[in-house]
Amino acid sequence: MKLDDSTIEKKLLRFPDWEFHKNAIHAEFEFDNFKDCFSAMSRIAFECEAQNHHPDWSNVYNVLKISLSTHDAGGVTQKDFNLAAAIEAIVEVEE
Ligand SMILES: C[C@H](O)[C@H](O)[C@H]1CNC2=NC(N)=NC(=O)C2=N1
Repeated sequence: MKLDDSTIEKKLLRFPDWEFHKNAIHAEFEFDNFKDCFSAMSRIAFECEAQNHHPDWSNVYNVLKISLSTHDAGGVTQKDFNLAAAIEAIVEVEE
C-alpha cells in the first residue's frame, strides 16, 4: 500500500542518507573506487532478489545513485523502506 507523504517524511528521519521526491526515495553513495562500489552493488543485488524488490539505480565509477519506489503501488511503500534498511547495512560496511 502506497504511503502518504507525511508518513514517508516521518520514516525518513531514520534514514538520513535518503530523500523523498518525485514519488520515490533517493540516495547517493560514494565509495573509494569502482571495485568497492560494484562489490556493494553485488551484495545489494542479492538482497533485492531475497526481498523480490528492485531498485532503479545507476553507477558512474565510484558513485552509486539509487531510487526506490514500488511500481505496482505507484509510489513509496514499506517494501522500499525494508530494502533501504538492507542497503544501509551493506553500504555502511563497504563505503
Ligand atoms: C512479479 C513481482 O512481484 C514484481 O514484478 C515485483 C518485482 N520487483 C519490484 N520492484 C519494485 N521496485 N517495484 C515493484 O513493483 C516490483 N514488483
